[in-house]
Amino acid sequence: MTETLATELQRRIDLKTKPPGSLGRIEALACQIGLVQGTTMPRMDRCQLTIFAADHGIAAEGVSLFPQEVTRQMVLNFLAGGAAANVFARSVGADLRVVDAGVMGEPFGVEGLIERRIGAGTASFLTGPAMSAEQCAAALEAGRALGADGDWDAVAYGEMGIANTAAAAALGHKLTGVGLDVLTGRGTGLDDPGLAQKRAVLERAAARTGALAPQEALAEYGGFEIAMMAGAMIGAAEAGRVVIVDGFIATSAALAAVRIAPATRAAMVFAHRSEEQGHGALLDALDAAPLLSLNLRLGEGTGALLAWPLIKAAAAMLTEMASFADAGVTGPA
Ligand SMILES: Cc1cc2ncn([C@H]3O[C@H](COP(=O)(O)O)[C@@H](O)[C@H]3O)c2cc1C
Ligand SMILES: O=C(O)c1cccnc1
Repeated sequence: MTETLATELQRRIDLKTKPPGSLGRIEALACQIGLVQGTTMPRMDRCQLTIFAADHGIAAEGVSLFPQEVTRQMVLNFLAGGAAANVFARSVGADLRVVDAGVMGEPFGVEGLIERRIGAGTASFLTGPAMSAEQCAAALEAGRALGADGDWDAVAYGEMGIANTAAAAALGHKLTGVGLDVLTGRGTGLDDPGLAQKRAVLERAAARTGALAPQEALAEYGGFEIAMMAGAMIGAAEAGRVVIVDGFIATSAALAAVRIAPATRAAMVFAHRSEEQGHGALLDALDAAPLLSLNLRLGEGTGALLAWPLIKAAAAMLTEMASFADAGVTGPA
């Protein structure tokens, strides 16, 4: 009888010089990585973070603490290497690229930025769809191509888009049915009246539509960066890469990706539990248990980058750690 790969992976892990199960969730992670790459000797050397940036029409409703121009300014900060995501990427040895998925205003026309603009920001989803079905399909397709491109072992997706916690909450609500009381959070740091206002806006926006298919929900309430992230996750999973999922907004994209292409779920490793209040509900909808809980609430892929060393270590355990037989260590009695 042929062993399945999952059984073979577990057997190899159990033969390593340690009490069975003693590396806990690192063992489960190692199994998952082996399954994603279809081998008992996975390679986990190279990680890339792609940051997708776009603007949101819903920002006009005062749902963020920060003004919309910060999206554009932060794109330039990423390109200059000065943002948290740049610092963490350098610190953990990950590559980083930045995609303009649809920032307000004119194209940047600057060196080093990947231009995949679907439009100059979405429309406000308070009064109509954030984007057309065609724009949504184009964003998914551009993302899918970026996810499939290159030869990274693991990929992470970050985002920058003022007001995108509002979009992620609305999208998450339509995809899961979880209430906006649960899913609406403070984002960049709204105070209590700001949070109440954001929730009221989202309740009105959600009442505009009934039940929606996943891709319809993405077009109605998503953002260009969220749709492109979802597409990238699908493309990367198809290419046999580990997909490291960051915080609240990335998880809303992950949920859309899994609803559109269910096989994507198997490639996903959930990096951390964000401080954003709705994150737990989106993680539950994906039956996801994140690796870290560090009270992060930034996005950009920062949490995903911090999880990369754990993922790399899990693969190294599988490929480099001695077995009892290799090392001449006596096994369990
Ligand atoms: C300087 C700055 C850097 C950021 N980096 C990520 N975000 C995060 O905050 C935004 C979402 O929060 P909200 O929905 O409240 O606008 C996104 O751009 C997200 O990536 C930032 C926000 C700011 C202000
Ligand atoms: O969890 C996140 O991704 C997040 C939370 C707050 C603001 N921006 C991003």
